[in-house]
Amino acid sequence: MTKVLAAGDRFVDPQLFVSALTEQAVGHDLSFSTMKTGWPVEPFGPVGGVREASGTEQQVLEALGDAEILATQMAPVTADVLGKSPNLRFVGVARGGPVNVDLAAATEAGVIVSYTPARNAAAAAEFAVGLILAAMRRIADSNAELKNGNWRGDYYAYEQAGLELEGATVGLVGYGAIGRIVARVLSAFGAHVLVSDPFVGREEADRDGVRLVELDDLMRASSVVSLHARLTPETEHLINAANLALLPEGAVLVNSARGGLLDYAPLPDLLASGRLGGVALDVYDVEPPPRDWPLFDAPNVITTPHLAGATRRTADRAAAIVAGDAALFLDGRRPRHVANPEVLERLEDLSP
Ligand SMILES: NC(=O)C1=CN([C@@H]2O[C@H](COP(=O)(O)OP(=O)(O)OC[C@H]3O[C@@H](n4cnc5c(N)ncnc54)[C@H](O)[C@@H]3O)[C@@H](O)[C@H]2O)C=CC1
Ligand SMILES: O=C(O)C(=O)COP(=O)(O)O
Repeated sequence: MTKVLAAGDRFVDPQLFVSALTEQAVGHDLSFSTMKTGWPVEPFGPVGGVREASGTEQQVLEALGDAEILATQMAPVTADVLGKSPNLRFVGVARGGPVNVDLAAATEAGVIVSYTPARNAAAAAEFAVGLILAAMRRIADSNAELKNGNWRGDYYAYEQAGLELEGATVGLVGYGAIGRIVARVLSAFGAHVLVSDPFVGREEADRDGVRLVELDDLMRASSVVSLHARLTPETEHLINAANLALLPEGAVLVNSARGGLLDYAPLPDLLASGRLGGVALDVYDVEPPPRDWPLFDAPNVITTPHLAGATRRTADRAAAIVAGDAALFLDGRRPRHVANPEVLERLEDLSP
């Protein structure tokens, strides 16, 4: 009998993990316990040195007991949790990066950590394109105003009129799983796509029909900029007052990646002066932002509550990928999406 803790949170219900593992771990006798945490998510930690965790170490330890497998999206898997859970052997994280796991400590403890790259790429890319269109054409603002009885005729005025994607130059900061889908969709609209990503080669960009440029050049040339990089110590405040000042007059800025990538402080003045024509945000430096956040009252600002990745398909895929890797682990085979492959070398029973 293998004990499994299915730890759900605001997005992936524990039952999804239970169903997916039951379906995929054929021939294994599993016993499940479940826990569910929700908000608040600690965005930048430190919960025991890990990021974006939901729930406490104490909650996780109590629920984990002597389980061998943990399936989770956001439980904090810290050095302390790992140190106090000698039976734990496999952690499946339903995330694009296992930021809520102390990977070095897991490797040290011989615990395999798997994750789910691109599980939500289509969902997040489609949402980003929606935000881009909504900000370029004032779809959200005009909707809210009309519901308040305000038929804004001045939106037809030349100075206020919207931007088009066809023929526009759009800059994507980060060209990973999500950025690539956004680029394809925007290219289909007839936009010229510029990309800034230090880990992407020119050959790859040429093949995809996008132009790889330095960040400052992207900011100078783009009437729309959308962020799709991961948040790391190197990318914190990657977009800031200095490079926002390079944007063409009236540019639109979209952040559906991570709040920490963008310094929000200069945005109200840039919107008031018209240097920025619109801003669309799904993520924030503090989530949720306070009620008196200045950007809530700024013109043409669209705000959604960290929803970009949240489709049913994302949750189903996340659970299925975690379960698939857990099933491979149970069969003594190599899981497909391992974040700490060095640990596999030490586990003799996992055939290559
Ligand atoms: N709002 C939401 O609900 C969601 C947000 N996200 C966020 O979207 C972002 C993108 O996710 P994925 O495409 O899945 O990640 P990914 O890991 O596939 O791609 C991230 C890209 O960022 C690039 N990058 C690293 N340093 C950079 C720098 N200095 N400048 C420009 N690019 C840099 C990497 O080379 C990589 O290509 C992440 O921040 C993720 O957390 C993802 C899904 C849902
Ligand atoms: O699930 C969410 O809310 C996300 O923002 C996903 O981001 P991730 O790819 O897990 O870093």
